[in-house]
Amino acid sequence: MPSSRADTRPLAITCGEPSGIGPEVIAKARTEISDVPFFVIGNPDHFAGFGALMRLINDPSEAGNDALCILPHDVPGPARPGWPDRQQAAGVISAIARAVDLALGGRVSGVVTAPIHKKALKDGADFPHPGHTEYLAALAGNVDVVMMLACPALRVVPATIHIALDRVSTELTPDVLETVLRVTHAGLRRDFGIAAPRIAVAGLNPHAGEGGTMGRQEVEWIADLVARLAPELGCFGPLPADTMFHAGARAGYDAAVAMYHDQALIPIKTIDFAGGVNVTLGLPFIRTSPDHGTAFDIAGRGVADPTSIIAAIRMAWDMGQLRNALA
Ligand SMILES: NC(=O)C1=CN([C@@H]2O[C@H](COP(=O)(O)OP(=O)(O)OC[C@H]3O[C@@H](n4cnc5c(N)ncnc54)[C@H](O)[C@@H]3O)[C@@H](O)[C@H]2O)C=CC1
Ligand SMILES: NCC(=O)COP(=O)(O)O
Repeated sequence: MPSSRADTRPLAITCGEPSGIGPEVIAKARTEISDVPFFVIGNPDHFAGFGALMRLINDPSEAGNDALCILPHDVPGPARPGWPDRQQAAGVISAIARAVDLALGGRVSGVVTAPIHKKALKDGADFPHPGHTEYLAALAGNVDVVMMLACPALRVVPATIHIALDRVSTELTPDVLETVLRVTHAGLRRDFGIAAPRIAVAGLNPHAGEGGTMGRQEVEWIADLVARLAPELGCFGPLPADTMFHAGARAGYDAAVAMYHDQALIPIKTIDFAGGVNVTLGLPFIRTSPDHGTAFDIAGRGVADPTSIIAAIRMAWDMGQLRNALA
C-alpha cells in the first residue's frame, strides 16, 4: 500500500568548486526556499558573505529550513573567485563521495551537486571522471545511468556524454542506445510520474542521414533498434535533430534522446538556461544539479542567478516525496 507520510529527510548539497558561483547560488537558494530541509557538505568559510544565516551541524538529522546548514568538510583554504586552488580538489571530490554514502545509507532524501570545474579537479587531484554523472555511476557500483536535462518545456538525454565528437560514432553502439532508452523510460515512469512515456530519438547525421546519403548509422541500425523497442519503450525515430525541438515538435514527446552532448544541451540551454536541471537517472538515489557550470567570469560579483539550483533542489525534493509515496 502506498505510504501517505512525507519523507522528512533533508537533501545533501555538495559544495562544488569553491571559487565558482556554487556557494553564492546555494546561499541564495536558502534565502528563497523555506519549505525544503537541506544542508551543504563543505567548508563553512566558503559560504560566508552571501546573505544567508549559517548554522553548523554534525549530522544530517540536525538540518532544517531555518538557516544554511553546513556539515563541515575538509576543503582547505580560502575561495578565490575565478581561481581554483589545486589543494581544494580532493576535498571537492570527497564531498561528493560523502553525500553518496549518506544517500546510500538512507540518511538523506537525495543529493544535489553544485558545479565542479572538471579541469581543476583533473589538475588538482587527477580526477579520472569527465563529470559527476560518471563519478556517481562508479560510486554506486558502475550502474547504468543517463544524464537528463529537464525544464518545464523540454527533457533531453544525450546518449553519449562527455566525449570528443570524433569518438561519438564509434562509442554510440546499439547496446549503448538501448540501455539509454531503457534507463530513460524507467526514469520517466518512476521520477516524473509518466505512465506511458513517449521518447523521440534523434538521428546522428544531418537530416537523420537522408536515407543513407548523409551518413549510414540510421539505415544500418538506429531505425531498426528504435522500431524493435518501440512497443515496449514508446520510442520513435530517428528524427532529424534540427527540426525536433521547436514548440510544436516538443508537444509530441516526453523526452528526446539525442546522440551527443551538444545536440541535447544546446536546445535546452537555449530554451531555458535559468530554469534547467540536470538529473541523473538510473542511480539508486536521487541526484540533481543546476544545468550551469562554475561561471568563473562572474564569480564573486554577487550577480549569479540561483534559479537553476532552486529548480534542482525542488526537483530532488519532489522526486523524494513521489518515491516515498509510492514505496
Ligand atoms: N554540473 C556541473 O558540475 C557542471 C559543470 N560545468 C563546468 O563548469 C565549468 C565552466 O563551464 P562553462 O561552459 O563556462 O559554463 P558556465 O555555465 O559555467 O558559464 C556559461 C556562461 O553562463 C553564465 N552563467 C552560468 N551560470 C550562471 C548563473 N547561475 N547566473 C548567471 N550567469 C550564469 C556564465 O557567467 C557564463 O557566461 C567547466 O569546467 C564545466 O565543465 C558545466 C556545466 C555543469
Ligand atoms: N554539460 C553538463 C555537465 O557538464 C554536467 O555534467 P555532470 O557533472 O553533471 O556529469
